Formats: sequence, structure tokens, C-alpha cells
Amino acid sequence: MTTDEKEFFREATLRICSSLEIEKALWQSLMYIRDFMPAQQMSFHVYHRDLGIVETVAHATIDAGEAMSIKSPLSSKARKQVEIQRSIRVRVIDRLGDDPVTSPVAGRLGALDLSGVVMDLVLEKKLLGVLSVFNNGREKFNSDHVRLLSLLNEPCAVALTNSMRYRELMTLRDLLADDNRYLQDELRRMSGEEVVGTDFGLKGVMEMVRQVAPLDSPVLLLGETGTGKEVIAGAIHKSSPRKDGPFIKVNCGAIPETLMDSELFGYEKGAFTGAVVQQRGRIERAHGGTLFLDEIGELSAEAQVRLLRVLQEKEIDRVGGSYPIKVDIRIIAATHRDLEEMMALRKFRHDLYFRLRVFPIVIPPLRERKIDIPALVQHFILKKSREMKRLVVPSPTPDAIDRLMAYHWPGNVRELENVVERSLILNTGDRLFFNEIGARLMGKSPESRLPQSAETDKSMTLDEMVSRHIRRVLDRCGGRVEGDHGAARLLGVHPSTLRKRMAKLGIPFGRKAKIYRGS
Ligand SMILES: Nc1ncnc2c1ncn2[C@@H]1O[C@H](COP(=O)(O)OP(=O)(O)OP(=O)(O)O)[C@@H](O)[C@H]1O
Repeated sequence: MTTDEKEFFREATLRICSSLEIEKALWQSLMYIRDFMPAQQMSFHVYHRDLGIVETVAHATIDAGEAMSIKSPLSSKARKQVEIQRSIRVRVIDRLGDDPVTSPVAGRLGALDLSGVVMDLVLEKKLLGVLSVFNNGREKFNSDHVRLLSLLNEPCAVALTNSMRYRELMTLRDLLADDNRYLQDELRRMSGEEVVGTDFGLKGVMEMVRQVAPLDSPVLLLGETGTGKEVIAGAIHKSSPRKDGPFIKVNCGAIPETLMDSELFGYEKGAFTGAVVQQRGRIERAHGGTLFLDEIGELSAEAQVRLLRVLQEKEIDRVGGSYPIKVDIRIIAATHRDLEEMMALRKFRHDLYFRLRVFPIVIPPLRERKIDIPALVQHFILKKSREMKRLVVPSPTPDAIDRLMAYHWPGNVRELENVVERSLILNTGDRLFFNEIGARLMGKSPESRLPQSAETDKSMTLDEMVSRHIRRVLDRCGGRVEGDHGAARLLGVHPSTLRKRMAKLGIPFGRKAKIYRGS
């Protein structure tokens, strides 16, 4: 190196290493180098061998440097030309648009008519990236310029690698923070989400859950609103091999159509005004876990087409993205709507329906499994008291339980949960009366009312309450468990479920009951 070259190397190296933000370092370098050659713009590019894509990561003009991520796919001829590269190569190109490697990149940067010097950045025989320096073509680059640039190969390669690692680290940090926020939300939502009624009203449902959980097949949960479809979706996820992965919920009815694509598929930085950072969509977040599509019947026709593609191809395109991303997800969909009727009305696609309907599970309404009511009440009292930081956990009076059992619960478990919460807010003592349910029942048919007891203010355990209620219903049915006038029908459970519960609570049935009743 001559003295001038040494000085050039020193000064240019100081600038290229001046910042981990490569766009700033690039601009500093351009401002220095332009005194030695006709340089008006400079860019750094990275080659992704697995995708055959050149990514322009930074670009500087005289005015400023800018970080970017512009991805340009190369032709197979250009890929070969790049991939056989082992040693440093510096090329002068008179018109960037005429070269198979530079033209796709120059096309994206609006630089097809510019001329430039393109230098491969190689360290330990590995191609790490490319530095390009270009101008408007009026002044030519010559061999002196090429020699000077070649001096900077190693510092440029090191600076580019360091800054890419730094950028990766920053992205990972953002993703982790993002994941953490999501997981905290999920945890808040899922914690304490114990399924009540697994041995009684939900026994059949839980058997199906056990069958399907270990597989990757889609599951379709059907049932009225508030029956616990999300709780069951969570139970499937928790007992599946994906349990350590994410459980991501999408409420298809709550996302406006204009935001649906970016919510589901995510977007690249700059894909639209306001897309200042890259954002992963919910489908991508569910990678390695379960995607729960609630209210699937509310999806628009366009969104149905795009979802079908995800199910078929198992890949997504981010909005503004230039290549597909593979996703490994298990889908659980849920709806309270009649999808078959929606298909007949052409409001739901046949192909999507058949893809989702591989394993349907129907969750019965609460009025058909009233046997679960006492346990659910107890569960919600404990849960809500904890949330409200109540020192004394109140218990319902026996009459209150009778009232709750007699009500028909159009809003299902969610309505019951709200009733418990309201009652806890209104009653600060240690007893809950649920008088509002009594009031609601006043308008109901006489058979939906059960006899009221005088013991309105005595507290009992949950088992005592259930036992007392079953005995009372049995008395009304003359001890009959099965049949149209049997206790099981009145309690909204299967006779064998009722017998098991009776055995557990020590309530005699069959021959024993006759002896006990003295008949
Ligand atoms: N078996 C159950 N055990 C415990 N809690 C339950 C059970 N079923 C439902 N819940 C509770 O009831 C509420 C409503 O349940 P969930 O949101 O799962 O119903 P859903 O059928 O998904 O409703 P929607 O159709 O309106 O989305 C939730 O707070 C849930 O925790």
C-alpha cells in the first residue's frame, strides 16, 4: 500500500466501523469515498442462498442512509453465477440493468440506468454480502477506483456481518418481548381454566377430547354461545403434544375485515402506511402450537378463501411479503352457527367446511346438563372470590341452588358465571341467595319451578347441596331414575351419569332404594 492508500484505508475503515447501524456507517463512508471516486450512492446487500434472494439491507445517498429490507429474487443463471463465487470479485458494470445479477436488485432500487462497481464481500472463503457503489453513468469508474474499494473488502465484510448480527439480535429481542406479551395474556386467560363437569355433563365431550387431542387433525367445536367451546379448545391443546407451544385465539367476528389480513398473516415493514416494523400475524404466532378460530361462521367470503389456502398449503404470505412462510399449526374452529345451513345459503364455503369438519364435537347447552350447576357455582364462587380478594368465601343457600337448577340458562355457563359474579358484588356477607334468578323464574312455567325450602339461610357443602337436590327430584319422580318422568330427564343428564353421581353421594337406587323407601 502506498502512503495515500494507507491513509484512505484508515479513514474509510474508521467510518465503516463507526456504527452498528449499518445505514449510518454506510452514509459516513460514502461522504468520505466520494472525494476519491465518482460515488453518488452506496448499498449493502446480503445473499440468501436457501431462497435464492438478494436482500438490500442498507442504502445511502448524499442526503442520508436508510436501513431497509428489499428482497429481489435472482434467476437460476444469476444464482449459479453468485454461488460458484469463492474469492473476492470486483466488477465494473456500465449499466446495472444489463447484468443478470444486478438488474433485479437495481430494478427494485430504481437504479437500472446507473453504472456501478459491485464488490463481493468475502471472509474465510465465505460470501458474506455485496457492496455496491454507483453513479448516474456520466463519470466512469476506473481501475484506480476498483483498487481503492478492494482495500475495504475486509472491513466492509466485518462491519456488515456485525451489524446483521446486531439487527438479528434486536429482532429477536422484539419478537421475544412480543411473545412475552402474548404469553402473559394467554396465561391470564387460561389460568384457572379448569374444566368443570368432566365426569358428568361433559363426560362424552371429554372422551372425544381424549381421542382427538394426540392427533393433528382439525377439530370443529359446535354449541350455543357460552357453553364452553373455548374452554374445551384449551383442554384439547393442553392434552396434545403441542401443549408447550402457543395457543393463539382469533375471534373471527371481532376483527374488522380491513384488518383481517394483517391480523392473521402479519405484515412486512413498509407494506402500508403505519407498518413501521415487521409484525407476525396470529397464524405465524401459533407455529408449533394451536390456532383457535372462534366464531368461524363470521368469516367473510374473502377471508374464507385465504384460510382455506393456509389449511391446504400450510404456509402464509405476510402482507407486503415476497415469499411464503411455512407454518406448523393445529386448527380448532368453533361456532354457535349452523354451518350446514350457511352452506346452503352460500354463506360458508363447502371446501372449507369439509376441511374443518374432520372431527366435530358438540357441546351440550347447560339446560341439558344441569347436574353440573352446583359444581360450576362452587367453581365460580372460588374463582371470583379470589379475583375480588374476598377474605371469606361465601356459599349459596340450599334454596338458591334450587333456583339455579330450575332456571333454563339461555346464556349457558357464561350467564351462570355472570350471575355468580353479580351476586358476589351485591352480597358482601357469607351467603349467596341468587334472588334475581327467583325473579326471572316468576315468568316461567310452573314445572320449571321447584318447591322452595324454609332453610333459606343455612349454608352447606357442595356435595350436601347436590345430594339434597337429587333426593328432592327423586322424591318428585317417585324414585324413578330413567324414562320420560324420571329424575335424569328432569335434571338434564344421562341416567347412567345420574346413577354414578348417586353412588358417589351414597344415595341408594334400584332395589336398595326400594328397601330404603320401604316399598
Ligand atoms: N366446563 C366449564 N368449566 C369451567 N368454566 C367454564 C366451563 N364452561 C364454560 N366456562 C366458563 O364460561 C365462560 C364462557 O365459556 P367460553 O368462552 O368457553 O364459551 P364459548 O362457547 O366459547 O362462548 P362463545 O360462543 O360466546 O364464544 C368462560 O368464562 C369459561 O371460563
